Amino acid sequence: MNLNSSLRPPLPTSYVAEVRKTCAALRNAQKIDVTDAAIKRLLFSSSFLKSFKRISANHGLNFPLNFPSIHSEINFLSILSLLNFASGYRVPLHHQTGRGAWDNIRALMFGLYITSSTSQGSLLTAKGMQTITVHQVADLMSVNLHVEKPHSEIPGLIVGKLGGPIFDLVKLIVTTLHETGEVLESIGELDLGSFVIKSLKEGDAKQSADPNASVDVVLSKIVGAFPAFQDMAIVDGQPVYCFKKALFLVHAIVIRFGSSNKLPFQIPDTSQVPVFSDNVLPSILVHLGVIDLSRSTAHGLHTKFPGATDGARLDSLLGLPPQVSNTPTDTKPKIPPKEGPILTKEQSYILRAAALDACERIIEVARSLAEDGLPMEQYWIKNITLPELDLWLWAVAKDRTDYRELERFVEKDTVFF
Ligand SMILES: Nc1nc2c(c(CN[C@H]3C=C[C@H](O)[C@@H]3O)cn2[C@@H]2O[C@H](COP(=O)(O)O)[C@@H](O)[C@H]2O)c(=O)[nH]1
Repeated sequence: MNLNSSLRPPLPTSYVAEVRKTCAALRNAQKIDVTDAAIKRLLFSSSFLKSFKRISANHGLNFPLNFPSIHSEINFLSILSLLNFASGYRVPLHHQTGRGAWDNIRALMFGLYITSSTSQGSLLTAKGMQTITVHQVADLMSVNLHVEKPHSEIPGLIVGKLGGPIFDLVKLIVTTLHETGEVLESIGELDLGSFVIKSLKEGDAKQSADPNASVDVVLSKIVGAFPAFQDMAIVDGQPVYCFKKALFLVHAIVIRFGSSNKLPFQIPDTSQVPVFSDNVLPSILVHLGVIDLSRSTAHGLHTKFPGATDGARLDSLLGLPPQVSNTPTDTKPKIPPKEGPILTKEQSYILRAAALDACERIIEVARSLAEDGLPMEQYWIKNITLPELDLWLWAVAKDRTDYRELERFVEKDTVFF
């Protein structure tokens, strides 16, 4: 796993505030520009205005599974969030399964859940997680772990050998499950859901006027305990904290249980948490002209998205979606996406930090819009929230054919996004 301790800062003392502060500082230090003009160009674009409400309301976290208890559903959402990575394997996954990272992880979770409810022991407990094998995960994901290689001694003979990117990904998934299961067992927890419920209860006890106070408690518990949630680094001597999967976990629980009174304790308010910064958010913000990399030469980021500053291309992306042809989508051959720039760990932390901070700035600009300068039907822009903006950016990237073709950057070998 990519967790070289010499490149990692200490855990923060105040989570949400330090995520915001370190991401803003890194964006500035790396000369990545996000101007008010570029933000307003996005907010008032036809693309944003026409699709924001529809797309940001459709969260897709209602699973068609019959959970026997709230505990069971929270456990499911927690392990789903633990495994909410694999973006670096999007293209090979598309080649093999026709689906991207998120849909493959969802399929794996379905498989783990269904196998657990029909077999003896549950794979979703601390003990079960430690027993999972590479072949089990590959079966549940319906992926092939072999690559074809010429036989070492017999010329002309091709043999299948374990290897290739999908094998690497499956190993990362298995290591993450084993390691998390071991930690849970060592602290006497039955499963990840039990741990998360206890953390939420502790968060409830710390509710205060600051909406992020209880989020901080939950994050400190989850991130503090499990290496696979310790999404942080040091870049050019500066600490940077993203915690994408832990923030996503808390928000997923809020989406599912926030408006019901099913839980015997209060869950945090996530309306002001930082966005869940992965590879999609920064890439889309670059393509939509909000993140400007042209001065960011220290790590060569200015060369990574050629064409992103082309005016005609930007106009077209910010306009309405292109007319779709009448051919039904399921009869069209599915073309796998093209791989985007492959980045180092440092480069990807810089871009993820820039996206996280850019989203903070987008919300600030939206809030500061003068009401009398807006037509009434656009007042809603002033009230958009960070998690809604996250969902819009993430989901619009799949909503339009021209956005689906936009390259997302790739970092292999990470369990954080
Ligand atoms: N920022 C942000 N990143 C997100 C999500 C989600 C899941 N979204 C659904 C769940 C709840 C929401 O309400 C959505 O319905 C996945 N990812 C990331 O994308 C990566 C790329 O995946 P793909 O394009 O498939 O290959 C994946 O490794 C994962 O790191 C999100 O919501 N926000």
